[in-house]
Amino acid sequence: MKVTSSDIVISAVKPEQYPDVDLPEFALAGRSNVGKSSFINKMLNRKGLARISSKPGKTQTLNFFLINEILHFVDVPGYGYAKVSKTERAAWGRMIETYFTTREQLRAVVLIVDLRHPPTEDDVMMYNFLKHYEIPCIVIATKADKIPKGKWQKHLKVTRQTLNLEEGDHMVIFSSETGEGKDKAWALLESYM
Ligand SMILES: Nc1nc2c(ncn2[C@@H]2O[C@H](COP(=O)(O)OP(=O)(O)OP(=O)(O)O)[C@@H](O)[C@H]2O)c(=O)[nH]1
Ligand SMILES: [Mg+2]
Repeated sequence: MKVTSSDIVISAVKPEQYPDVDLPEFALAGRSNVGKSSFINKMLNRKGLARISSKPGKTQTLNFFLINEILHFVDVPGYGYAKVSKTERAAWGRMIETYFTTREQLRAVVLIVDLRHPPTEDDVMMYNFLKHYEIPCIVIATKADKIPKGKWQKHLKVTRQTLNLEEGDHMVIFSSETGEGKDKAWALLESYM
């Protein structure tokens, strides 16, 4: 997809705030600091549209981005950040669960994992959650620029096995630094529109 326009529409915490339009929507999921917001910026060729940070916990709300006036990306707060109180974690859980299980416009979830390391328990839980609700899932293994190309396939295999990836679920090696995997990721997203 050639992105010609992209803008933040709203930062939402509850369903009444979700944009009330029937456009295909793709939401991000993944550990805190794994690179969800960076993925959005790379896909949209925008440097600072989705706010990123080297510290985990940057994204706190469901941030809706309108792209080419025809689809939405939704940036989602990450999971697995230790320095979060029980109360905050529970509130996060409710916000995410409500969104993922009720949003009819949601076409697929882009699950971002770190290609360098095996997926965490939380990653596996998120993947199984999506399977349970029959939400299509596109796995993006990011930060590929941080390991030598010769090791990519080996790491990809570990990712596939740890998640116990189902037949038909796609995985793409990605880098928000170099743009590796960007065209492939767009082609997959477009196949769900
Ligand atoms: N080298 C490299 N760094 C990356 C890549 N993607 C993200 N980063 C860095 O990782 C850090 C976290 O990126 P974010 O995009 O803010 O991560 P996030 O998943 O949105 O984090 P939360 O909003 O806290 O859940 C930043 O310092 C990014 O520059 C990548 O592909 N390669
Ligand atoms: Mg973020």
